[in-house]
Amino acid sequence: MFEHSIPVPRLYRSAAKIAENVNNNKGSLKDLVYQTKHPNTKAIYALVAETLKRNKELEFLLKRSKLLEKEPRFNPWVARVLITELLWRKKKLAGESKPVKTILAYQQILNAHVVDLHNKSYPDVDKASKPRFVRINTILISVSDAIDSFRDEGWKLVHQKDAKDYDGFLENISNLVEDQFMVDIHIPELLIFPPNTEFHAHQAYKDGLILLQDKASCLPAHILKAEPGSIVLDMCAAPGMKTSHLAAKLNNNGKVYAVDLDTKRLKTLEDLMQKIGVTCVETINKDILQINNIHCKDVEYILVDPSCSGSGIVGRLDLLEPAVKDVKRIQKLRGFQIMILKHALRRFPNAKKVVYSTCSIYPEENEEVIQEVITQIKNYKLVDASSVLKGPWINFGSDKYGDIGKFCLYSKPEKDMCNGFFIAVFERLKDGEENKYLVSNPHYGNTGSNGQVFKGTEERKKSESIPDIEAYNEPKNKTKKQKNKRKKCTNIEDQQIININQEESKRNGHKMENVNNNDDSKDDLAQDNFLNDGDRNPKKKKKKKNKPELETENCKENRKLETKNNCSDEEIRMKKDKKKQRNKNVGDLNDDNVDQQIEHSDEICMKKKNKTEFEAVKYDKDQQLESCYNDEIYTKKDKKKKKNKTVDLNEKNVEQKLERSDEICTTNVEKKKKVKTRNEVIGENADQIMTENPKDCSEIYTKKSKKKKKINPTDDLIECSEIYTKKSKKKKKINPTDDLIEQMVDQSITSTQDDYALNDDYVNTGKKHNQNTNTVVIILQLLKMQIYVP
Ligand SMILES: C[S@@+](CC[C@H](N)C(=O)[O-])C[C@H]1O[C@@H](n2cnc3c(N)ncnc32)[C@H](O)[C@@H]1O
Repeated sequence: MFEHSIPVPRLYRSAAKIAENVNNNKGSLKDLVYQTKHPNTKAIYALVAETLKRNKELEFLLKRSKLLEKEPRFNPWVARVLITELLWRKKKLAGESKPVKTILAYQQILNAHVVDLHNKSYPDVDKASKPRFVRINTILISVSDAIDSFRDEGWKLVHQKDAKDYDGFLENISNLVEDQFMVDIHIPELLIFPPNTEFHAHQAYKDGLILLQDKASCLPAHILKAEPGSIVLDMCAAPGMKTSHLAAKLNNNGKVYAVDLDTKRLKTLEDLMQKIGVTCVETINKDILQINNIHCKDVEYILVDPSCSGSGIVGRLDLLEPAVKDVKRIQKLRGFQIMILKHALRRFPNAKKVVYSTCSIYPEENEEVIQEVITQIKNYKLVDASSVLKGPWINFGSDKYGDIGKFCLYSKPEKDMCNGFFIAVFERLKDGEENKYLVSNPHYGNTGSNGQVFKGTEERKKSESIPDIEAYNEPKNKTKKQKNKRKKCTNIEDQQIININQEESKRNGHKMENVNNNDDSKDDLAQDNFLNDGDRNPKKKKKKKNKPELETENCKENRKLETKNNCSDEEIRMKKDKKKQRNKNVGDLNDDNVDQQIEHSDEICMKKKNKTEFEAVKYDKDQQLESCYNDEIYTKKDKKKKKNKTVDLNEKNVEQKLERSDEICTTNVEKKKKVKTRNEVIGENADQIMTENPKDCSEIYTKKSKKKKKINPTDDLIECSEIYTKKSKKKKKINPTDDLIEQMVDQSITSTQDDYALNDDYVNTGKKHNQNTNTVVIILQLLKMQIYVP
């Protein structure tokens, strides 16, 4: 029995407790770390994260060393933490406590077994043992030439004799030794090397002849199987791993439209294309929901690879918290994924094949998305995603979703030795074919017999051609009140799209139709956005006069609904039904009667909604990262905020805040030389007056603002300074997760390109910060101008 005369250092004890609790699903890593109130949250987070990441290796070591059997009173989690610290982190242990001494006594034995780990007697696949996949860039070099080059370098090719023997193939992969490599049985341009084989310094990598891309991430482009010369749309393209593969499949002949909303990531894509000799890619930096057949002409193949939880990525930080699934976030992602997939299937009339993929292993982002979409889509069928693959495939979607599950393909790290991935394939119906999953189709489900199945090319063109100008013609007998009713109704429905779930859609076939219509119109509106930029029908332009009012009102309504997002689905649905019923009474629900103004105001709101959705997803991701260790800081800030609010009009406080806000303005003035002089004059005068006479200023402003808006300038300034303070503190105080994130980003961007998707969140976080800072500065400038410019 241990006599704890010298206690185990608190860092180890706390880390062990947290690791155990995370492992037992008692909370998320970040929450538990925060709750410990440990002074060094950064160190504790890093230690627990590493311990959990090494869980399988630790189990192996504990088993082999028999440490816990020999020391039955040893707390297994303290043992894990100490071993992690000793073998993979600090390489030493602090203090003289008994547990520390015990682990040090086992150091030699443990080290010996670590060698076994590296010799692959450790069977499970994790980041350390996942093979190194190398995709040959067939644009610059043929597969045979690349293989010959590797052989010339001394690598030995291991042949897989029976391409149908998947188990044998996997065994061969796990038996690869240092100088051996194989060719994948599914993707011929993919080579497989032993785990951790280093290629970043290899000349072929530097020259763009090879790409380091996980097998799972190569499957979508391979399965899409676009022929050379064809036109492909990559809907969420950046940073471009799959785009580059698509281009290679086309042999640089044809076109790949690469769309992404994120400018920075798209730039990475462009750089990559340049490096690897891709010339057939055209990038579009836009929200994909605003893109249609006018922007991307005659698209034949579409890849939909939207933002997802990334839960399938081996070694991903999130995997440390497998059971603590962020349900809210997943639902948001799912809403976005459904929206984007529907857009792909509805807005590109020449498309014949659409592949949907995620690097998630959650059915909510996979089978559920497919089920939701395929039961509403009239002109596509779901096909067996594995049918393109020459070799056998073993992992498919869950039986829970019937045939839908069977047709979808999964890759599973523990089986397929690559990242977890999901793929579904849609093919356009040919004449006479039908989508058997369509909910209103009598062949599927029990929802009625009035379903219409689109069969021919003509119907397809009717349904998908854009824009349908007729729909914009305003019915003369419609009153403004009626229009507004319709407008609001549409907004509620738009708001709901994200919340539509399978239960709702099955509830009633007619209701389903309505939802469909709204979604269709939403997509039409997205198309409309583009028309606004370009040549819109002059008739429509004429009617623009009344729009501003409607837009503002409409968007206000939308915003209200957004803030009411906490309502239950049921509440929203009831509201929707109520409004629909009201509108029905006045004959508003006929889509043909949709007038131009409403259409346009919906469009504006849709823009907003798309943005909101995108931002919501981003926000969620950002929050996850940012809140990790700043919770404590934020709580302190919240307290401070409350305190400040109570003394809002205290002159001293106002003065302090004004000074801080001046700092921001000054920085901005420096940055933006064009507005320098004006801002300086206004800013300086303003600062002077405000510093000298803040109370007067508030009064003047209050009087003025009564006429304009009712805004308390101090509140705004306080808010601004708070944001600014948060920012500056964040900059100074290093977020403990930053190190880990940075490592992952660096690793991904500068080296292992196959993990790019992993870093979506982190790359986006930075962008958001910049946006926020700019917003603060602009608000401040506006405030100053409002107050002091006569
Ligand atoms: C999973 S990543 C794509 C990875 C990429 N296909 C590859 O293989 O390198 C998802 C991408 O979708 C982009 N995205 C998210 N919302 C979008 C939107 N509304 N429109 C266009 N792109 C969007 C993100 O910026 C991100 O780059």
